[in-house]
Amino acid sequence: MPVRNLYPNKGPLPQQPTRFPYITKLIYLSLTSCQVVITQFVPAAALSFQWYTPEACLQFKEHFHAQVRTACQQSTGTAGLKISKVVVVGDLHVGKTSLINRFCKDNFDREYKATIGVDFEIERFEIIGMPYNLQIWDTAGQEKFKCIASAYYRGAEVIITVFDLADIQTLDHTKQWLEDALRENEPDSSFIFLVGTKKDLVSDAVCERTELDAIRFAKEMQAEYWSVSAKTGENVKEFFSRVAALAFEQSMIKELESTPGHRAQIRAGNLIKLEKNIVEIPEDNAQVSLSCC
Ligand SMILES: Nc1nc2c(ncn2[C@@H]2O[C@H](COP(=O)(O)OP(=O)(O)OP(=O)(O)O)[C@@H](O)[C@H]2O)c(=O)[nH]1
Repeated sequence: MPVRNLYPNKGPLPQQPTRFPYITKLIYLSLTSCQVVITQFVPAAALSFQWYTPEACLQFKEHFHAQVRTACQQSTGTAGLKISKVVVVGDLHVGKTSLINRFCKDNFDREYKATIGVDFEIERFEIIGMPYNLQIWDTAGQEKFKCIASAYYRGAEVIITVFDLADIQTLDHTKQWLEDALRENEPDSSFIFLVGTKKDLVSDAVCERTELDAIRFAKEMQAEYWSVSAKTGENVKEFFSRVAALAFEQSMIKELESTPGHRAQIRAGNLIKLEKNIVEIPEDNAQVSLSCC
């Protein structure tokens, strides 16, 4: 069963709001209401989404890092459950809660209920055989809640800055939201995404024009750009699976590198030592297979 949020901080609105050919994408082998199973990155040729461009994508690889794959294959399942913190920021009414609810609960509410302070969901994944959780923090866009919400920015492995494709001003504000979130985190410790929401509300022509600006912003922010619709669900599962895969890989690499001398030893019948990109096999165990998924 999915773990649900402990702080149901959504409340009634206090007042009416004034208001890539090379992209690395993921295959879902199975998707249930409570768990997403991810087995591999897929090559660009398999992409059906045309609106992404190489400029919008930071990583072009086709597979998980070799060390990560090997570590997952050799895992005895006794490793602690991995969890990464994701923080979602952006102006009020841009659709942060709707995006999270579409992914975590597969629902969409037309009615706007402002987030008060923060809220969070935990979503379970299985990535190349390893259980993995994303803790997704939904923060309030309203100015008056900013100081409460910013207290939760710390320790974010992923920062998602959200804007409304139908309201270009909200794109202008994303840099400030990102700056605020980065201030609470170690330099270069977070993946950054720029997400345009409400794709269903804009024509293809408007979307394309806005995306040119968005991709420029994404480059400056060192972010990966995605456009989604919480209403139709377009791209939402793909986006969060991408987030999960990158965060998972990063956390595995960190764990492998944190062992003394950047070396992890994994015992699974034979002893395999992983060091940087080189897999060393003890000579007397030369029959160990190195083939990966
Ligand atoms: N048509 C359409 N409407 C959307 C979409 N996403 C969100 N909305 C609507 O936009 C309004 C605001 O959505 P929320 O998800 O509550 O916005 P938020 O960013 O969480 O707002 P705050 O909690 O104030 O920060 C709601 O009325 C949603 O129904 C979308 O993809 N398409």
